[in-house]
Amino acid sequence: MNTTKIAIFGVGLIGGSLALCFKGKPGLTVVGHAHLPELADKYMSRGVVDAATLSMEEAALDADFIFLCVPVGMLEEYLDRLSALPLKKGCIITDVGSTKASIAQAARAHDFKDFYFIGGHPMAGSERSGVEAATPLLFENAYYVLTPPPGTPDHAYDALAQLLSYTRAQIVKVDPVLHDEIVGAISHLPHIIAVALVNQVCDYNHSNSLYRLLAAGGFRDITRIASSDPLIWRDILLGNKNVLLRQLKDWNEGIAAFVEMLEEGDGQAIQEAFAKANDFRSELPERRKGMITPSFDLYLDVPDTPGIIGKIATELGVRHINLSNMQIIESREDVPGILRLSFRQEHDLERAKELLQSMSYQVSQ
Ligand SMILES: NC(=O)C1=CN([C@@H]2O[C@H](COP(=O)(O)OP(=O)(O)OC[C@H]3O[C@@H](n4cnc5c(N)ncnc54)[C@H](O)[C@@H]3O)[C@@H](O)[C@H]2O)C=CC1
Ligand SMILES: O=C(O)C(=O)Cc1ccc(O)cc1
Repeated sequence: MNTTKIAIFGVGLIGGSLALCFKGKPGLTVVGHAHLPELADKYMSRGVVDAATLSMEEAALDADFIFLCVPVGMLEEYLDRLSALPLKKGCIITDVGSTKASIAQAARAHDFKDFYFIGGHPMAGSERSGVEAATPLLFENAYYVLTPPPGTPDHAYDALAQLLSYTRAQIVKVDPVLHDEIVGAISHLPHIIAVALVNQVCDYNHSNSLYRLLAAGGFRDITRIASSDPLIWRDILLGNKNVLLRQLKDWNEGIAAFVEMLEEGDGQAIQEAFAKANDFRSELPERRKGMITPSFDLYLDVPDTPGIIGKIATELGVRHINLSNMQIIESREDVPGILRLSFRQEHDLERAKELLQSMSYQVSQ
């Protein structure tokens, strides 16, 4: 039987999640390329790909689709190296980078004859990284941007869109430059702000460690994205430098306006600023997964008994309630531990809450 070969370069959070969406589907074979031998072993032992190789040539040979899922700063180099290989005629190369203008420009500089480059960006992810964090549910109900260069034949675009239907994301076509403007404002700028805010509190904490203690809860939640991978985000910010420099200037103006309102004690202006934000936020789509994915957390008092965590995970697992993370927040011998259970979907949280309450656990949100 003829199979469709999908090669994934960089089987991390995003590459691994895509691999899991495709693996095992009729007629598809997924091959992962690893740049280090231990990673190839890991991809196989975790069952994320059908085969893993350290050879770029072997991964790309006869591939129908090639996904570049490496840090943004390496995309151009991977594209250059691949385009020098004997690729299958009609092969579609795509990437998942969080910025789109520079890779689109790099692709334009190539004279691809027998294959196509169509940029892509799944607009969902998390602060976690690596293949350990990969899940086939990551893109469900999210947007997936494609940036086909002018002149891309319909059959190539349609073939990629059709394959991506396994992600259960909604495909949207966007111009790469416009993509970087919008994503700069709704994702890259918030990541910068979250990091700056956490670091500001970290500096205050040097004078009094109560800052860290009391920052639990709300502060921790709104700054989740500050825990994102430093290397991945170094590349994203540098890759969208000009847009971000402009948007940071606008940000500074917004902050300066708040400074002025406070200095002048202008309560009316403060109220108006909150009302404006409130109005716009209420118009944001609620149901679709956005770029910054919420996580739904439950807190559970658990006695410090061996095996308790495994028991809870098993009870959830047998009922197919999908956990995205599990963490013991505090565990001293004299107090019960607090277990945080995180879910990606609200209905998983609701089902878990019902189950755990029926098992007489103390549960809070
Ligand atoms: N993290 C997120 O939530 C999202 C990330 N993206 C994009 O996806 C791409 C991959 O990001 P993630 O999957 O989050 O990162 P990750 O760190 O989980 O995966 C990166 C992959 O690239 C591989 N790699 C190959 N050569 C490398 C090298 N020299 N140095 C470092 N890694 C190398 C790593 O082994 C790993 O498999 C990036 O371009 C990022 O902008 C897109 C959407 C969401
Ligand atoms: O952690 C989060 O929720 C994110 O912000 C995920 C994310 C990160 C990078 C992207 O290009 C798209 C989505």
